[in-house]
Amino acid sequence: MKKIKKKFERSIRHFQEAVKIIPGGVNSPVRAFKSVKMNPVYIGQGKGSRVVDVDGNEYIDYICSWGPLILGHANPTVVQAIKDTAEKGTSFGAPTELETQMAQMVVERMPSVEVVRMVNSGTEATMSALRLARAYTKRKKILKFEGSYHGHSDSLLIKAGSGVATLGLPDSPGVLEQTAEHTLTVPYNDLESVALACEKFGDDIAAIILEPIAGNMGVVPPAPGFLEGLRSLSDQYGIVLIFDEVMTGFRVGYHSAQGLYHITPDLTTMGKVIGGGLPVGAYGGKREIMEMVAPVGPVYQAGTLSGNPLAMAAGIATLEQMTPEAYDELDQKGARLAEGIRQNAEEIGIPYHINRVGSMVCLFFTGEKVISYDQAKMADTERFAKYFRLMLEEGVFLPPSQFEGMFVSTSHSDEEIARTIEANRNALKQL
Ligand SMILES: NCC(=O)CCC(=O)O
Repeated sequence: MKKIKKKFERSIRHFQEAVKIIPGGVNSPVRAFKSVKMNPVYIGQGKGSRVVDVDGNEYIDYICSWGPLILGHANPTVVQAIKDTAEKGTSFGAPTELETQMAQMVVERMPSVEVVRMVNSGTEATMSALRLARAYTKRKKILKFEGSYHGHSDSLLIKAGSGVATLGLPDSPGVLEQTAEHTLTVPYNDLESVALACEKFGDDIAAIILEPIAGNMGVVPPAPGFLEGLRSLSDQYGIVLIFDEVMTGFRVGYHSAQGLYHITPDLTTMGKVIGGGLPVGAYGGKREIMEMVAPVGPVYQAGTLSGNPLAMAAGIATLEQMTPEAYDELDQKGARLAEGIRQNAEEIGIPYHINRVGSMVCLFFTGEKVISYDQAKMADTERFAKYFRLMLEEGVFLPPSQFEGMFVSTSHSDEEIARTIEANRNALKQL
């Protein structure tokens, strides 16, 4: 205990100050390390795949800002683009050419997107997409999946994943009952439940929204036929199908999850990678729907900093480096990491299940297959907390929750992945 206190001395002291004036000391609950039962680690700086905390401890980082940093920290080209852009002014409240350049890259890479609007966060993107779907269909209800997380707007904070799952909060106070009653929730990967909900409420469902690869209940890929089934039910009932690709977009492949599975949603929400580490979000899709947004149509949505030049510059500099070859390499890194962890768990004989899509990797402490939130919840979260702390001791920084995935970046070297696998072996042995 004394050793730990010394190792994290400055983080501990800083946290004591922060909790006095910031709720829980943090600006997003997942950063509080509450479920892993330790003081949050304050980061001083990052470079490539590494971060260094304020006490000088260095880690191989698999949070990568919860996904945006696909090239790792402080990528030189991204940093230079931010600097060059900042020199010319940081925000104008008038359009810049960078916004069109970003939109062109999104339209080129995201197969279903014909028209795109930039916002400032994933939460804004999903909130705006829902409003648009409701306006377009003139219907009230939306259907989401248990354990999926789409940001923190009212309609979507029902049976949500991510920090909501980590903290075990089934619903958030402050969301009106009248709002919550229009959010239907069914188990992820359970097409039959979706079909039943459609039979019952189909004529009043405006949208089905989902993460095509669930990434906020740990990582859970779509079961074969699930996305196809959702597409055909949406067509049958005139429902707007929304893929929330805030996490998977520009992460799991050059054409994102929709390209990987060859499914065309009506609307797509985006964020994370397209901001290159700066605040960003976007929603886009079919022209016919998107052109209901003001100033073309009557659906209002706006933002002082939307399409911010710094965020656009960082995003463009990131996407320019993410060629199809870069995605292939990243996929191989993810595969090596997952395979190494699998071999360790197998050898040591610990109950485990690993899910991976590309560079999103998740080790569940359960011997059962994980294809739904109920199964993810069977994982041993106490064991995860211990594992997290052991990995930190080994110099590996993991997302501090069983309900989050690891993000590998292009800057994670083969040696660092090998070192992570070794750390994982040491940690699993001690469990
Ligand atoms: N899965 C977690 C996130 O993607 C967002 C991080 C946050 O809430 O701070």
